Amino acid sequence: MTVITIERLTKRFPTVTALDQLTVTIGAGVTGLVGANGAGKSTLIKILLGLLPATEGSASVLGLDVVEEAWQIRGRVGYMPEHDCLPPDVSATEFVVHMARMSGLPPDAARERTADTLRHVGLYEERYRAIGGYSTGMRQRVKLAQALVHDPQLVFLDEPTNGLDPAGRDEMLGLIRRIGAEFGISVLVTSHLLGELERIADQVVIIDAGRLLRASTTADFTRTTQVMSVEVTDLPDANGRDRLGAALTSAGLTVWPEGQLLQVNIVDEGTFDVVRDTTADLGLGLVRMQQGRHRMDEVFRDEEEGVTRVG
Ligand SMILES: Nc1ncnc2c1ncn2[C@@H]1O[C@H](COP(=O)(O)OP(=O)(O)OP(=O)(O)O)[C@@H](O)[C@H]1O
Repeated sequence: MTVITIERLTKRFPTVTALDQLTVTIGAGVTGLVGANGAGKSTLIKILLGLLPATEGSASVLGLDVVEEAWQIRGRVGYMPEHDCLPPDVSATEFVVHMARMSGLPPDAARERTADTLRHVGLYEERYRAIGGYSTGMRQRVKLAQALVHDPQLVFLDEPTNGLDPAGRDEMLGLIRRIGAEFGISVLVTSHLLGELERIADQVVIIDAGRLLRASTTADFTRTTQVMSVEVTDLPDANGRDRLGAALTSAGLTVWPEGQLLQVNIVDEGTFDVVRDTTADLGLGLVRMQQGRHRMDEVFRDEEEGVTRVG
């Protein structure tokens, strides 16, 4: 099921083109929108919410046009903005009830949904304390709660892990994963940290300077980047790793050294046989062959640098 369709979307500010002919389709589930700072992620979300007009192109969210039907979109979509936007002197309950009422929920339903949502994000105990005394992690959860309180079909989460320590980041990522899995709410989550989205996203869309770099399922993304670490004995000579590297390169494989190990790009099942046979032919001892994956952030870095190790 398609939840977002974006066609040749362009946004020009006076001195910068934030989005440049972006065309991509986003399905249900959790989608990671990845890009460096300034890549255009927040601009895209604001256009999808109807908060900012595009210069050119079109987009629809849940089948609704972002210009003509922005009002209906807002009723069905939740938004967690990147920057802090919380009033310090009210409690989480007061703020989230207010946001629920703004979304059109009647008073009783707003209170009920607020209690449920704050429990879900782990803020139930502290719900009557003033937000001004909250930690960054708690404030991020309040922002998440107000995005969920009206039971949307889709939420936009703009850099939800910003400012969190590793433990807080893990907890936030777990919450996001559960929003998608347990409540069936589709999620578009942005981050400049590629590695963290690998863990929670069903799909990834990578943009750079407002242009699409790559869009695929997370599984496809990593499947194409299988590598194998090979370790050989130093005997009979200390150059075993390099001799093996040269022989495998001659055999048509892509290899590169990493510490004592040789990394080999896996083309297909036969790659394992080639490595084993070549090692034996050279009279080297095979200590281990271990299949692994590039982490998503390594792949991205390679693509950015124009290094092609794959295929
Ligand atoms: N209102 C605006 N006026 C002028 N330029 C803007 C405006 N909003 C964004 N930009 C510029 O557009 C580009 C994309 O910004 P955007 O905020 O969408 O990036 P981002 O990927 O969300 O990065 P970040 O995570 O740092 O916010 C940047 O160069 C930014 O400076």
